[in-house]
Amino acid sequence: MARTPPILTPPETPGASGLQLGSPTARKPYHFSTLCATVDNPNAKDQYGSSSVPIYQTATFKGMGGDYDYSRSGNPTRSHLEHHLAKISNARHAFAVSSGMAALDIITRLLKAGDEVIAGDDLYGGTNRLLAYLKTHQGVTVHHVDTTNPESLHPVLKAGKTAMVLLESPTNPLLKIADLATICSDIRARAPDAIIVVDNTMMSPYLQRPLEHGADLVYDSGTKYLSGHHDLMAGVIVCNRDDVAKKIAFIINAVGNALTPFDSFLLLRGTKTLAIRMERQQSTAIQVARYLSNLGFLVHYPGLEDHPGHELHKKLASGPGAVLSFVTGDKEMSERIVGATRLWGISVSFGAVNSLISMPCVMSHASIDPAVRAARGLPEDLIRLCVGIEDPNDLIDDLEVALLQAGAIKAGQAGLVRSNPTYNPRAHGSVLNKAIEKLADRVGNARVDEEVPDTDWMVSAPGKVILFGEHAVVHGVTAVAAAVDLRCYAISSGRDDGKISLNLPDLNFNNTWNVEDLPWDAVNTSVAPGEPHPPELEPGLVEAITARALPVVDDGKPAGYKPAVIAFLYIYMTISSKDYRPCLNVTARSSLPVGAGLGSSASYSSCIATILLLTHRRLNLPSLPMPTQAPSSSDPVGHLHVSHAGRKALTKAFADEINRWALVAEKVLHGNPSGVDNAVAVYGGALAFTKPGFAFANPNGGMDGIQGFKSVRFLLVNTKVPRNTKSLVAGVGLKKQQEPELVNGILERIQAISDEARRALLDPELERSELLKALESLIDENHAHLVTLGVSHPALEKIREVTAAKGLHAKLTGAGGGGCAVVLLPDAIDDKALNELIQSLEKEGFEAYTTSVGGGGLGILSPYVERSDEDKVGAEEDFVAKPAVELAGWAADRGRWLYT
Ligand SMILES: Nc1ncnc2c1ncn2[C@@H]1O[C@H](COP(=O)(O)OP(=O)(O)OP(=O)(O)O)[C@@H](O)[C@H]1O
Ligand SMILES: C[C@@](O)(CCO)CC(=O)[O-]
Repeated sequence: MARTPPILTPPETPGASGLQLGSPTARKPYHFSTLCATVDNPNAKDQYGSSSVPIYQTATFKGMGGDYDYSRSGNPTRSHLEHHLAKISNARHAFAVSSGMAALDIITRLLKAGDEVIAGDDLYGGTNRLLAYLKTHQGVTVHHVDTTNPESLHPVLKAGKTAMVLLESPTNPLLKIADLATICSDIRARAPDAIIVVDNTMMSPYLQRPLEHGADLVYDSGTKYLSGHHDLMAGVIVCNRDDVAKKIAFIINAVGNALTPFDSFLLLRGTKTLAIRMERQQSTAIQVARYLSNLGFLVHYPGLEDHPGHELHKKLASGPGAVLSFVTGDKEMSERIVGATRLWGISVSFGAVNSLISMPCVMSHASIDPAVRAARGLPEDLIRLCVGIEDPNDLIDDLEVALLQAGAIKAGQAGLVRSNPTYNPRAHGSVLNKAIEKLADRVGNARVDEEVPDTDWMVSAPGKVILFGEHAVVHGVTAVAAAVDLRCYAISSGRDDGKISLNLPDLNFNNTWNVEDLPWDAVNTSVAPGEPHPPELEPGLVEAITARALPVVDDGKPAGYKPAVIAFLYIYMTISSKDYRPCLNVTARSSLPVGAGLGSSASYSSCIATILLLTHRRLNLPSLPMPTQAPSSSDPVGHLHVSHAGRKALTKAFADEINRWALVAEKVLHGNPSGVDNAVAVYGGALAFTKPGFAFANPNGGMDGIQGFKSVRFLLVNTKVPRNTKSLVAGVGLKKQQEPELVNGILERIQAISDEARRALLDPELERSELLKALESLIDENHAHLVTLGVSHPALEKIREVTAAKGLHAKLTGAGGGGCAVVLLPDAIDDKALNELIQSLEKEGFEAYTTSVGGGGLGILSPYVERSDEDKVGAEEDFVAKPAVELAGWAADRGRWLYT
C-alpha cells in the first residue's frame, strides 16, 4: 500500500505550542538553526521517548491496517526525515529518495512524449545527461536558454506545450544568477500549466527557498549540504501543491527508489547541523573569493560586489553559499593548481565539511560534449572550490602554495601577484574598477553596461603571391601560393563608453558606433566557438549593416571601404552575445598595396577576425613555458625553455578557428572566395590549396605545404591599375556558365600546370636549372589561360613585354584586371641587372617590390608582458603615423611575437 506522507498544516511553527503570538508568554517563531536541530514530530512520538530517531531497519511491517506495511511505500524513519525536511523547507510536502539524480528522475517522469522542457544552459552535467536521454528516448523536446536573462525564455515558452521549466540559481559551476521570482511569474502568465522545478542544491533551504519565489517543485541533492559529510547519497523533493505531491508519491512508490531507513537516519542527523555548517563554510568562502579576486583572478561568486548577479542574488537568498569558481586563463596551469593542493581534496560533488577542488570540464561536467561546453561558455580552465569547515587560514595557505607551485602567482614588490596579469581578458573585477576609475574622470553621460576588454592586442598577417591557379582555384583547381613578407597589421584597445570604433587609415575611414545602435535585430545566425559559420552569409545582416550602420556620406573615401567595414561589423555582431558586446577600438593598416592582387583583403580579414575572436574570448592564447630555470632545492627538476622565435606557438586548432572567420570576412569582400588567400594569410609558408566540392583534384579539398618554394626568387610588379577581385571572380563565373566547355578545358589545363609545378618543386633530384626552366614555361602557359579567361589587362601585358625583353617570364597574380604581376628571377641575376629591370618597369609607371616568399603566417604580439598605459597610447599613435615601409620593423620591436 502506498502511503501518502503526512501533510503539515500550514508550515508548522514548533515554537507556538498552542500559545497566542503577541501574548506576553508567547514564544517567537524559531530561527532556522533551531528548526534544524529540533527534529521532533508531534504526529509520531517515539514510544520510549528516544531523543534520536530510531532506524526502522525493516522491509515489512506486520498486521493489517497499520500506518506502514512495506518500506518501499513507507518507513517510520523516512517519514520522520520527510516531516523534518518539509519543516525546514517551509513546504507542505517532502520526499526523500536515493540520490539527487533519482529526485530529478522522479520529477521528469511527470513528462510525456511531445512535451517541451526549458532548462538553463549552465546546468550540472548529470542533469544535462538525463535531459539528453529524455530527448533521444522519450520524445521530449528540451530547449536550453540563458536563464540569467528572463526574456530568453519568452520565445520558447508556449502555453499548452511547455510542460516543465528546470532552473538553477546560482548555476553550477559558473555561479550565474537567475531571477527566479521574475521567471516564475513570467511562466505563470505565459504557460500556466508548466511545472516550475528548481534545483536548490547549491543553496540548501538554509539560504534559499524557491517555493517562496513561485516554484512548484524544489529538489536538492541531499548528498551535499543537507547531509554535509559525504557519507550517504540522497535526494529530496519538496512542494506545496497537493496534486503534484500525490503524483510524486505515486511515482516514488512505483519506481521503488525511496531512501533507505539507514540513510534516512544519517540524513536526519546531518540536517541538525545544516545551519551552523553553512554559516562557517560560507564565511570562509567569502574570504577565499576575496583572496583570489585581489590576486587578479576572475572569480565567479555572488558574494563579490562585482559579480553581475550580486544584487539580484541578495533579493533571492540570504547568503552567497560556499561554492565558487575561478579561471586562470590556461587549462594546464589549472591542472597544476588542482594537483598541487593538499588540504583541498580533488573530488566531484560539494557540500561536505571537508573542502574540495575540481575542474568541472574534466570531472563533474565531463559528460557534456566539449563543443557544447564551449558553446555554453564553460571555460576548460575553470577551477571549482567547495569550501568546508576547516580553519580559513589553513585553506588559504594551502591554496597559495598550490598557486605558487603552479606558477599562477609570483612574489612582486607589493606582495603576491598573478604571473600573467594581462593574460585573461575576462577579469571583470579589474575591468569594472578600471571603467569606474575612468568614468570618474569624465564629464558626460557615459555608460558602463558593455564590458571593456582589458587586453590590448596587436596582430599581423601576410599577403600572398599566387604562382599558379588563381581564378581556377575558385572552381576546384589546385592553386600554388605562398606568403609574402608584406603584411597587414591591426591593433585594438578596450574602451568603456558603450562604443566601438574602426580606423582604416589606408582607406581614409574612421568611424565610431554606439554598440546599442547597431542593427542587432538582424542577427539570426549564432555560431558556437569552434563551429563553422554556415556556408552562406546571412544576407539580412549584410543588408542591415549596409543600410543602417555605414556612414551616410562617402566624402572621397576609396571604393573598397564599405566591404571592409561590413566584414568587421558582420563578425563583431555574429560572435557577440546579448551578455557580451565588448567596447573597443580597432585600427588596421597594411604594408601591402591594397587591392593589387597580393591578398590585402585576406590579410585584413585574418587580422580583424583574430582581434575580434580574442576580444570576444573565443580564443585563449596558450601559456608561455616557464622561463629557463636550473634545478634547485625547491624545484629539483628545473626546466629548459628552447627559444623558437615564436614559430608554431599558436596551435593548429587556434589557427583553424581564425581561418574559418577570416573566410567569412573574405566572403563579404570577395563574394565567392576559394579560401586560398586567407589560408596563406593564416598558416603562412607555401601551399598547394584545393577548395572542397569539385572533381578536378580532390573533392574533399585540402592543403599541403610545399618546401621548395622558399628558394625561388620573385619580383612583384604593381601596375597600379585599380581593380576589384569580387567583380573579376564573378566575371569568370559568368564565363563558365556561358562557355562551359571552353572554361572547363582551361581549368583542366591549369590543374595540370599546378600538378606539374608541385612535382617539380618537391622533386629533390631535379637540377635547379631544370626546375626554373619548368617554372618559366608553366608561368607562360598559365598566363595565356588567364588571358583567355578575360582577366588580364594591357598594363599586365606591358609588364610581360618589358620583362620578356630581358629574357624573363612573368604572369599576372591574384585576380588580375590590373593589380600585380609576378616575375620569376633567375639565380644568375645580379643586383645591377635587377636594378636595371626595376628602373625600366618604373619608367612605365609601375612599382616593383622584391619580396621573399614562404615566411610566417598569422602573428600575435605576446600579451604576457604588461605595457604601461603611456606605451599603449603611444603605440596607437605611432602605428597610424609610421610610413608603410617602416611598419614591419616597428612591429618587430614591440616585443615577442607568437606565430601559427
Ligand atoms: N589595409 C586595409 N585596410 C582596410 N581594408 C582593407 C585593407 N586591405 C584590404 N582591404 C579590403 O580589401 C579590399 C581589397 O580586396 P581585393 O580582393 O580587391 O584586393 P586584394 O586582396 O589585394 O587582391 P587579391 O584578392 O586579388 O589578392 C579593399 O578594398 C578593402 O575592402
Ligand atoms: C582570383 C582568386 O583566385 C585569387 C584572389 O587573390 C580568388 C580566390 O581564390 O578567392
